[in-house]
Amino acid sequence: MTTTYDVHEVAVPARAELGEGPTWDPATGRLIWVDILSSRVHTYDPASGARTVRRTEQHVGAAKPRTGGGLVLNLRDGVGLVDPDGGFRWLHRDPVPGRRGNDAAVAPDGSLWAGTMRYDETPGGGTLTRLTGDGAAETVLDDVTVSNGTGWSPDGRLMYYIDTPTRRIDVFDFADGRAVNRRQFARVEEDAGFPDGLTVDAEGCVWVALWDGGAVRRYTPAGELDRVLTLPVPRPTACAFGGPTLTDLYVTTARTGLTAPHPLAGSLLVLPGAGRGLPQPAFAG
Ligand SMILES: O=C1O[C@@H](CO)[C@H](O)[C@H]1O
Repeated sequence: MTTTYDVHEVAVPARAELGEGPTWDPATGRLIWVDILSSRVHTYDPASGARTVRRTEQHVGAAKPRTGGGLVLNLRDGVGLVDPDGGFRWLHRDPVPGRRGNDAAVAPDGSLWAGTMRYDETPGGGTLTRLTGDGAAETVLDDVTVSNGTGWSPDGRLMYYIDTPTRRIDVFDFADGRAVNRRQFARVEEDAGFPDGLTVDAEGCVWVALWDGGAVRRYTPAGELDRVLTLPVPRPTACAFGGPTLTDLYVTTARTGLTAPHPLAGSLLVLPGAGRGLPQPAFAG
């Protein structure tokens, strides 16, 4: 049985072109998110309402906290590091014409799993790469179209992954930094939109934002759909738990490609008390 909710609040009434990658940073008590096509990294402090916006030199697919402070950025031409004092250096520069960074996630071992895609979404033109703080980079998947949601089960033994146009949420066995035995976990049917970003909660359930689906879905660890949260925007892009108790679900949204006006498209939405998230590791580097 699926339960449908439509409770939500507007955390930040932004007009992001392509809001993505919500990430709670417990070190600062802020939610980090990006506007990919506007080359901006946003932060939002729910306790005070304070917001910051930082311009990046290139389109930025994701921004994640680093141990010791600062950010790791999945940019157009590769992965870069922003130091706590604001300095920037490349960790892994790998420019490919027509390709950009997209979603990324930090694994339980502190490595960054960074996805790419082509601007024209050429089938198989993207990648998923594992990076460590010493700059080592291993291409894990090299036939991806739109590398998107990536997350791990509470025990770290499963990795969930989305290549959006496949309409699948896949699952891998995960150990020692390696993802093997890829198989389908769930599939989004044709009229429900496309799976985009994902997060895993403390019960091991997988929450998936549905691009063109106007909703976030929750799947049980067995891959059964058990909750649908309807949203007032057609293009939610990603979701993550945040707040001091990790119980508020933050949802990024997009305006890009919309023809009809949607007053909340591009805003950062929040669903208070939607569930209980997992602490997300910072990038060890
Ligand atoms: O995350 C993303 O989803 C796509 C649309 O499928 C969007 O362009 C990309 O950043």
